[in-house]
Amino acid sequence: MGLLQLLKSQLLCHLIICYVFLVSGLIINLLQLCTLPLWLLSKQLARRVNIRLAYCISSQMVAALEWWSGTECTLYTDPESYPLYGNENAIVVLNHSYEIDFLCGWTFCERFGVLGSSKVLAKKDLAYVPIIGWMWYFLEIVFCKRKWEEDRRTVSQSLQNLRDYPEKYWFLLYCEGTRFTPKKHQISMQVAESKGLPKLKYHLLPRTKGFWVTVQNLRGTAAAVYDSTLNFRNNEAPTLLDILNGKKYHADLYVRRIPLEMIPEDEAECAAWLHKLYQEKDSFQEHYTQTGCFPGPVVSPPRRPWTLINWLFWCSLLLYPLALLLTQLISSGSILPILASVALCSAGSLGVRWMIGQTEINRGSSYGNTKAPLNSN
Ligand SMILES: CCCCC/C=C\C/C=C\CCCCCCCC(=O)SCCNC(=O)CCNC(=O)[C@H](O)C(C)(C)COP(=O)(O)OP(=O)(O)OC[C@H]1O[C@@H](n2cnc3c(N)ncnc32)[C@H](O)[C@@H]1OP(=O)(O)O
Ligand SMILES: CCCCCCCCCCCCCCCCCC(=O)OC[C@@H](O)COP(=O)(O)O
Repeated sequence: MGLLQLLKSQLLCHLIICYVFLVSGLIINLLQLCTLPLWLLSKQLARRVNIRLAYCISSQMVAALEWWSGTECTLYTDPESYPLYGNENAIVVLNHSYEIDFLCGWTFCERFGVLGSSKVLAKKDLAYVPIIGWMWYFLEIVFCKRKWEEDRRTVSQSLQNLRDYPEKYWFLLYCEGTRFTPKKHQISMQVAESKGLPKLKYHLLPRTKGFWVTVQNLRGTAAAVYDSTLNFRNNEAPTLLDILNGKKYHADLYVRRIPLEMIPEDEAECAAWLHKLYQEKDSFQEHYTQTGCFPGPVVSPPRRPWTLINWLFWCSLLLYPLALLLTQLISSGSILPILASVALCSAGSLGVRWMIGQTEINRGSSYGNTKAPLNSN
């Protein structure tokens, strides 16, 4: 292990990174709260301000992936579609098998200039995660309870609100609805069988309602669906803690651009279309497993310096007062403030560990562990 690698694995470095993320995140959440009156005066200006504030948070995590861990990202895509990425609104359909797939998604958003504005159909529980969840509230992220009877109206309404969004965005949809586990796979293949659908090897059976409602509500606003399939080289399954430890990985992403007009409007036809898409995605994964690459030409958009600049800015802003405080604390020698500071640090560390836990598959929900009733409307 090299010296730099050893340094990256030290607890002290992790504590410093988490301190900067936590304090800067809370400052930004507070600034977002201050934009509330602006929404009444100029909604579009408030949205633009919030996009930039959100960038300050999410780009720190992207910087950790790109600059701290040095993870490389390769894009396989059609060169004719490439110039359109980042210059149009799009619905992104991504496989959901990895703990850091959302972070890889963010990295590609960053490289195409849509990181601050990008959206997702996320489970409601994530809205309560401090910093990220609170930031999403101001970004008009669409939340669902994964109960169609309740989601039908709220999801449509939230999607309608995005029709006049002032900046280009990608809307991420994990149609599998939950992360891949062997048990969830087994159950979902039983559902596939009962519906007479071909079995999938690498994906859960997609839930079609969210996709249909998204396509219908964003028709005329989003230009295309980006069918995206992510894999890591050498069968690796990185975690957020691995990234914090500075381990380097190589992500491969295969993206196909499908114009929105090609997607059927009728709900049943749209559902059938999505099932076919997942059968194709499964075959791309099979190709990757067999050959170690995706079909098609490779384009690797370079990492940009902005995530690192933003991170260094927050580090320099927040580490100096911390150093001052620590020196004063130690030189004062009084035991009570020292104990209070240790307690505060421990609470902060536990809080961040809990947030990291939200990304861990073995702490995931039980959604998909049982069969929901067939043809529930
Ligand atoms: C590469 C570039 C990347 C760009 C990235 C861009 C932006 C990034 C931005 C942010 C990044 C942050 C990421 C945060 C990640 C958070 C993600 C999540 O929270 S995922 C979970 C939430 N999302 C979803 O669930 C979306 C998919 N779900 C749906 O669409 C659902 O339909 C629903 C709308 C949520 C409704 O849920 P419900 O459970 O009520 O589903 P259904 O009505 O669909 O279920 C009944 C239906 O399913 C069949 N069924 C039953 N059991 C199963 C089973 N085990 N598996 C599969 N299917 C099952 C059942 O027969 C019914 O079928 P039918 O519809 O035919 O009647
Ligand atoms: C600068 C770096 C600092 C790192 C330290 C701090 C990191 C704190 C990170 C908190 C991140 C919280 C974002 C949560 C995103 C989780 C995405 C996700 O994958 O959600 C799962 C759902 O899709 C499905 O849930 P399940 O049904 O599988 O259950």
